[in-house]
Amino acid sequence: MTGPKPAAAFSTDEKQAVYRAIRTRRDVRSNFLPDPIADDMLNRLLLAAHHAPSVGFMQPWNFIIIRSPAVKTQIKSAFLRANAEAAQMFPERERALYSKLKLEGITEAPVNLCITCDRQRGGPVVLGRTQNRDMDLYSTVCAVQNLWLAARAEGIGVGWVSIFHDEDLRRILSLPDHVTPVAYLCLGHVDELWSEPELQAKGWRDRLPLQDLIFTDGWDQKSGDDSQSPAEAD
Ligand SMILES: Cc1cc2c(cc1C)N(C[C@H](O)[C@H](O)[C@H](O)COP(=O)(O)O)c1[nH]c(=O)[nH]c(=O)c1N2
Repeated sequence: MTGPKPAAAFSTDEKQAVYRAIRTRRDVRSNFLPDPIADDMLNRLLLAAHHAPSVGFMQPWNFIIIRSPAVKTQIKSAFLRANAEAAQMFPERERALYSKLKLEGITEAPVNLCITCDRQRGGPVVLGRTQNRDMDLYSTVCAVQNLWLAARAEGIGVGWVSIFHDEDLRRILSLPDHVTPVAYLCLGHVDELWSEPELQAKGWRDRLPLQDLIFTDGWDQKSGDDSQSPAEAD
């Protein structure tokens, strides 16, 4: 049936499940179990990704499923190269902690998944992308997040690895020029997850207070009667 349907709010249990998936989703870099991901499970995750919103309904994504140990080994080498460079970019104080962080699970995760964006999929003019060319990239990120949340519900851990030179990913995965690698993900069953972001647990950075991030009617405008920026209060 096509056409609008009633948009009733979810039941309390359903709402709790959605918020639980959002709150307890984690970026997973270690403790992947070696068990394979069944095809029907992987298909459900890809279908969740494929139901993401996209600019002009462009659906610019592709899903490159990587199970080959040889390909994973090449990807891991690309990561190691990039990560060694990255470590040098942090001030000495942070570098020691950075070097101790585990930031990928490429070879341990049974499935790696590269989600790409085909920048030409909708043709030269795409509804909603006429002035803002990067909307196709943002759409692809929506697909990543759908998959990440569905994976949480299924008990599958997902880790996003971005410490690469794009050209390495392009070469190893034979991507054509008009296709951008948006997310390189490591997927596998997990039996435990951090209860807070691992980076927070390990002292790298804390979650910011939400209230500090909310402005009303313009940048840096606080809502309410007592709204004064620190400069005005002085
Ligand atoms: C675009 C992008 C890119 C990366 C990440 C995320 C995103 C959105 N994250 C994961 C990131 O560190 C993590 O999401 C935050 O620390 C918050 O933790 P939770 O995701 O809530 O567990 C990430 N983690 C990691 O270990 N290596 C990486 O290269 C990246 N890259």
